[in-house]
Amino acid sequence: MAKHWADFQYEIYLNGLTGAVPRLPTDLTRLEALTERRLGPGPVGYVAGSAGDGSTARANRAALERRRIVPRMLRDVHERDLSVEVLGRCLPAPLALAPVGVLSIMHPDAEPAAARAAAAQGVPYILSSASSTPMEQVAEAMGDAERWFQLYWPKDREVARSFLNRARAAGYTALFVTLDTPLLSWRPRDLDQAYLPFLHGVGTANYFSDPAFRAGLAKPVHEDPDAAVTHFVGMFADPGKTWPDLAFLRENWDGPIVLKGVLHPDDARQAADAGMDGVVVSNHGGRQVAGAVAAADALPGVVEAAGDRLTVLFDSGVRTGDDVFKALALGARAVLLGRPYAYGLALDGQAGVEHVIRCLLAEFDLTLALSGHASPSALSPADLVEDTA
Ligand SMILES: Cc1cc2nc3c(=O)[nH]c(=O)nc-3n(C[C@H](O)[C@H](O)[C@H](O)COP(=O)(O)O)c2cc1C
Ligand SMILES: CCCCCCCCCCC(=O)C(=O)O
Repeated sequence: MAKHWADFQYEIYLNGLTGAVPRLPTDLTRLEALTERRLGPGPVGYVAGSAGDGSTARANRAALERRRIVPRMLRDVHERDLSVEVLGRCLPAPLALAPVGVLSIMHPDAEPAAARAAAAQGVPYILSSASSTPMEQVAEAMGDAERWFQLYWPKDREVARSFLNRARAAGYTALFVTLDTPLLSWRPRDLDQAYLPFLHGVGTANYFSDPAFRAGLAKPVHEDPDAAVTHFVGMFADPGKTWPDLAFLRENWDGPIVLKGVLHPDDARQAADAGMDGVVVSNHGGRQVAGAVAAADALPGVVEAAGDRLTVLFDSGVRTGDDVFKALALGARAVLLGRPYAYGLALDGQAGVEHVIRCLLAEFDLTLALSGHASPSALSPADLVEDTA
């Protein structure tokens, strides 16, 4: 019998018999404000902030909220199975943790704690290139759990090759290549505070520990950390890349490759033509292009273009179980969770991230059941209507 994520609801009520209540809110939209109260505006500004006036981040939420679920009745939802197949692996639920860099600004245990939480819940964790902890150390924290690595494709080919070799050697199986950040966007919340973690050396662990990166430095990192940061800023990404460059990745990575940040159906077709395995429909949580299409509005077109050639995943704005339902009904195979788990980490370390995962999946499981479905594969666009009011 498959795990019923909804059991977490009963567990909370049972604990209540001894007077215990959850350490963190079960409404995940409340975590940002609590984190800001705990950590102050600098780090939270970086995590919560987005591009321009925030219009894309708001549009992400609006596009999910505008779609409404049409529940069906009397359909035997007693036994449910949330498992899905993604990139050849069976996942216990349609969820992975999105790559979120610089997690040490949220909590000293940073990425290893998030990775342990994901592993404990059986959910894949996608480690960011911009991690505050080297990828090998995070891999150890993951134990036997599925390891996925996100690549910011460095300008320097040797550093790129070295990252891929290190990721493979550390047991990462799938590669998520983020296309939407060849440059850092205009982020007023960070600009107004003149705060960028990377300039303090945070989020550079994979680079500073990399032999090919170090080979480009005149002095060791510890002797001239400012020069190392400047080198990182100059090479973390490459705005000159074009579609034919993907051949380099295909030649140097033999596992699945997923392109993150695809919003246009033609880009999905090009991804499939280039031999990619999947795409993440994402606008980076509204952090890159202000005024961009909401991720949920882009999803149906990409799903149609992908057909059965690509696995389509989704992120940007997922906060609730019904958001997961809606993304799946629009055709995503699974969703990536972003900011909420970073706040869970800030507030309660590994336990906070586990709390966030369990709340989201319990709410999704209940939403699925209460809407008359027993598995994610049963969902389709017909389960939604658009609120045009
Ligand atoms: C603080 C922060 C750091 C991020 N770092 C990365 C990163 O290193 N690589 C990446 O591909 N995406 C990164 N993202 C984007 C997430 O992977 C994801 O696309 C986004 O958080 C989804 O939006 P949401 O948090 O509003 O749901 C980051 C997002 C945040 C909030
Ligand atoms: C002038 C800036 C150079 C260094 C930028 C590194 C950007 C990494 C972006 C991390 C991320 O995805 C996000 O914050 O969002």
